[in-house]
Amino acid sequence: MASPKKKLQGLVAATITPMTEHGEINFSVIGRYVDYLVEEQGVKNVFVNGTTGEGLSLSISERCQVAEEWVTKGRNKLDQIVIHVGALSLKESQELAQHAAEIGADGIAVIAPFFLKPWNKDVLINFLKEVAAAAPALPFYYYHIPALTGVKIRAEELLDGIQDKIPSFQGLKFSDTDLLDFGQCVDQNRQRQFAFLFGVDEQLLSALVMGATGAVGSFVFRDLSTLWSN
Ligand SMILES: CC(=O)N[C@@H]([C@@H](O)[C@H](O)[C@H](O)CO)[C@@H](O)CC(=O)C(=O)O
Repeated sequence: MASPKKKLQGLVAATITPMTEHGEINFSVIGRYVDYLVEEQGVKNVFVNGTTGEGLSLSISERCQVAEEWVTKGRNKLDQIVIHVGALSLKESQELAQHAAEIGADGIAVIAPFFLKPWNKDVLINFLKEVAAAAPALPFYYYHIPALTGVKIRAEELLDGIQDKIPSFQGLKFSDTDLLDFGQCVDQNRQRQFAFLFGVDEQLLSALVMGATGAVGSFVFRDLSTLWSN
């Protein structure tokens, strides 16, 4: 079973993908971006190619190159680099997951397929399971973002028994305003060491009260990082 060097917690920066004015990825920025996060914001975990990084608008090759650059530039500076590998095509998602493992990323995250959507929990779990199996040694996080995927399967339902199907499952990135669902996820999994990462910055304080172990966000950095500093 995959087990992260240490549990993913605290602030996780959802990184943007820097572009040039000609629409090419500006790789030269990523090294400085790492230093900015670590030195100026005190943030040592990143979530790459997610919503903020516009991963789904990049080509597979671009996603791989961005992931590689973060892993290379983040080595010995960042604690954990999680790569979002969700895609509509299962094969592409598996390819990205394998690539993340090969380059030495610390974890992968996957959203639900959002065009032809999974119509129930089992269909969604089967998709996630196939992706996770492509990188079985990497901690796996489900990225729940129903407002963008249109997949409304409650996270609490999805988590029920998930490690039986996905042994590398390590946590949830919850980007939804349904705090009842979030609270039930936390409550019903108290015996497990899952990471509960909240993804709606505006509700983070409420989510912390309910048991969030961290946050993946694009706006909150320095001011809130002290919350996890003790
Ligand atoms: C949809 C979206 O971009 N959500 C942001 C939030 O930080 C969001 O910008 C913030 O709550 C403001 O609405 C993060 O959760 C994004 C994120 O984790 C990601 O880039 O994958």
